[in-house]
Parts: sequence; C-alpha cells; structure tokens
Amino acid sequence: MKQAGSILIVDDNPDILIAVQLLLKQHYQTVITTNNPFDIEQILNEQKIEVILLDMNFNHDAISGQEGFYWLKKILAQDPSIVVVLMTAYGDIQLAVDAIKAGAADFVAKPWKNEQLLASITAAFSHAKDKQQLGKLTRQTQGLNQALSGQKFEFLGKSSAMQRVFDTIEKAAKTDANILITGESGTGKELAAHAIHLASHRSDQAFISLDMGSVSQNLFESELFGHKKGAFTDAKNDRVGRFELANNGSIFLDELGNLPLKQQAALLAALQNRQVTPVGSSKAINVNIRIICATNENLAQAVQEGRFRQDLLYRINTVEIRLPPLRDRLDDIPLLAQYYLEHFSHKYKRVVSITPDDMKALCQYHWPGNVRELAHVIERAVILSDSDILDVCAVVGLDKVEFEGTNNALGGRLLTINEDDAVVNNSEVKNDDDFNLDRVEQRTVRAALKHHQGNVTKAAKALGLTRGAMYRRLEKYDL
Ligand SMILES: Nc1ncnc2c1ncn2[C@@H]1O[C@H](COP(=O)(O)OP(=O)(O)OP(=O)(O)O)[C@@H](O)[C@H]1O
Repeated sequence: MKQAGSILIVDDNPDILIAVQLLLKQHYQTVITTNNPFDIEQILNEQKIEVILLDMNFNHDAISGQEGFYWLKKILAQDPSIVVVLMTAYGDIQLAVDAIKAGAADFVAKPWKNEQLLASITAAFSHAKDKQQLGKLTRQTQGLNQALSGQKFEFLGKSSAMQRVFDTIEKAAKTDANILITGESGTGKELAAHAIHLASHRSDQAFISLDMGSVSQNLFESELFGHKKGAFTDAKNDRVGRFELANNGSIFLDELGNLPLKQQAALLAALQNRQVTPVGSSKAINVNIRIICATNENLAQAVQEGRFRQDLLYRINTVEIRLPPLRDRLDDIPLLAQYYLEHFSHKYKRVVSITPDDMKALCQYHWPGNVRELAHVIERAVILSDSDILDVCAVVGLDKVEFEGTNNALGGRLLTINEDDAVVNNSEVKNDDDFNLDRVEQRTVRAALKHHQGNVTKAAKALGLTRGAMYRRLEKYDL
C-alpha cells in the first residue's frame, strides 16, 4: 500500500528521473520530478513537499558537487522542515560528510541499489515527521513562554550606568556563562534576565523562572527536579521539574539569597553535574541550560555570615551584573516616565501628558521602590487624574514638593515642602478663621516641617512629639 507523503526528485538526467519516479511511485502517494533546480522554489511555494532527492551536479562536467550544496542551502532556507537526501555519481566519503554537515539528512551514491535508496527515503520521511513535530512543539513552547511570562515591558535606560549594563548583557548573553544579577527591589532584575535570554542563542527555547523565596522547602526538589508518581503521598502523577522544562533554554532563579542551606546543596549538585534526578527516580536526566540568578541580597556578606555557600556563589557568578538604583540614574526618569505614561494611557484609554514641572519633581524624588514604584506612580496618576494634563505629583501626593535625597522611615515619603506648597495645594491652610482641629494640626505639622527643611526629628521636637507620633501624623495627613 502507498504511504502518504510527497517527494520531489531533482536531477538533470531524464533517465534517472524516470527510473526513480517509477520506483518511488510504488511506495509514495505524490512523486514529482524536475530536471531544472530553478523550479524548486516555485514547486515548494505551490505544494507541500516533505522530502527532496537532490542531484549534486547539474552541469555535465561538474564533479565538485558545489551546485548540490548551493541548492541544498536554498531549500533549507525556504523551508527548514524539508528533509533533503543528496545523490551523486561521484560518491566519496568526504562529500557525504560535507553534505550532512550542510544539513542534508543522507547521501546516496549512484548507481544506487533500490533497497538502499528506499531505506534512505523511508528514513527521510520519518525524519521529516520528527522535524515537523519539533517545529510544532517549539511553536507551542514559544506560545507558552509568552503566556507564562505575561506582559514584558521594554528594558529601557539611557544613562551611562544602564548603557554599561546593556553592554555587559550583550557580551555575556552570547556565551553560556552563568550570570548573577544583583540590585535593589524594582531595579529590573527580571527584565534583565529576560533580556539576556532573548539575546542568547537559546532565545527560541524556554525561559523558565522560579522565585526561590516562594518555593516551599518540602517541595523544593520536586519543583526543581520533578518527581515520579508515588514518590510521596501527594505525587499522584509524574511531574516534570523546572530544570527539565528549561532544557536547551534558560532558567531564571530569582531571590536566590532566600534559599536555605540544605536546598543550596541540592542546587549546587544540579548545577555542577548538569543533571537532575526526579524525586522517586534512580535515573538522572541530563539538562543543557543557561543559569541566570538574581538577588537583592549581598551574597558575599551572606557567605561571611554562613548563610550562603561560597562554592554555590562561585558557581553562579561567572558574570555579575549590578543594576543601579533609580536614584543613581536620574536621567533615565523622563524616558521611563514617558514610556509608562504611554503604556497606561493606552491601557486606560486616556490622552494625558506630564507637565515639565511634574517631570522635574519626578526626577528629584529618590524612588526607594525604583522603577516599579515609578511605574505604579504613573499608573495611579493616569487612573486618578481629572484632566488631560496629568498632575502626576498632585494625584499621587508628590506635588510641589522637593525631596529628601535619602531613604527615610516612611519608605520614601516626601518630607520637604516648597514655599508655595501650602498656597497651591491646601487652600484651607491660608484660612485664618478655620479652627477645625484636624486641619489646624495638619497646618502646624506642615509649617514645622517647612521650618526645619523637612527634617522630621527636628520638626517633631519643635511640635513636642515623639518621632513615632510625628510619623503617625505624617501618615494621617498623607504628608
Ligand atoms: N529599565 C527598565 N525599563 C522599563 N521598565 C523597567 C525597567 N526596570 C524595571 N522596570 C519595571 O519595573 C518593574 C519591576 O521590575 P523587575 O520585576 O524586573 O524588578 P526586580 O529587580 O526583579 O524586582 P524584585 O527584586 O522586587 O523582584 C517591572 O514592571 C518592570 O517592567
């Protein structure tokens, strides 16, 4: 019985075309022939071909096989899922090796033996099926990756500090070196990890991330290395671990500093051996993965304090990328603010802009929550703003104020007030007939802060309050 499948035979010798066609027609449903390799492109455009049997020499005096290589490359560029078997009368081992290296699946020497040719074509069809399946799986993986990774923002920065980061990413991404990304929360460590993956030769493969801080200790090995059905009470089915899921791609281990020592040992063994053994299995699985880790902890210090294994640190930090806090790259703020403004305007269907004054205020704030905080501030402002000119600072409580350059107990709340703040923002402050106790208190607290240039301790002392009582009032009045 004939098998489903379509094959194209390309040879300039009509006798060979007829002989091979007669042979293959007995076995395959569609057998097409051409004596002109320039027809290949059109034939492939017009119908689905799975296997091509391609002559290597189309000029009578040519024996180098170079033409065959030329057409082989063209075919694979047009449709990488096609499987090509090369044929030549001048079969020699070197040519066969070169043909396979160039992407051919097999090599048949003329004159051929029918059984050998048929065996080669059968294998080629099976190879074609695998290639198609692989292509389908790769597309599914890409789709899954996109779905799993959710929305990814662009990784932006024009400051020289960020330019250096991009530069290191570009260099390191091309290698398979393990990379450790450090930086405060919200500085973009996860975005950087994703950027590394996308710039690497693994970009078509999976990018699997795992927050080490949120994995329960009991399930750590199962989560990372997988488990076999029945390995423990809740193991109702086999489970593929994150390492195996990331095979051929990259794995991003976030919040690594939170990992207990016992789990660090298991992780180190997996990284050293590039092998994982699912819980309940005795068979190790080889994994080929790029490791990217991130932490906002000082791991060198954690090593000194005995909380982190030195050998694990050396294993993961072949290249270290430090993401600078946003307050150290203020010239990135307009770019980021504008980017998130456009993003959230689109999301919430608003047409809004930021005034130059507000942009200036954003650039002066010290952003303890880094880019994440900036993005949230802009989002809140877009949602809450009444007018098209986005009064970012007013909406989110940063308006017409200057900012202390250091972190403070309020997690970055603004403490210094401009001359005209009370006038513009709080009309009641100017009202001498307003005896409402809360408003009087608010006014007095503001005045004390202003008098002491935002120094909370001095203002609290002047008001006769403890620092705790002062902070409660700052919270209460959203100062
Ligand atoms: N350079 C940047 N360009 C654009 N967006 C950024 C940039 N850096 C960070 N962000 C945004 O800030 C938010 C936090 O980024 P990300 O999760 O990568 O930070 P992180 O350092 O991994 O934080 P954490 O340590 O808390 O996990 C995300 O919404 C991200 O898109």
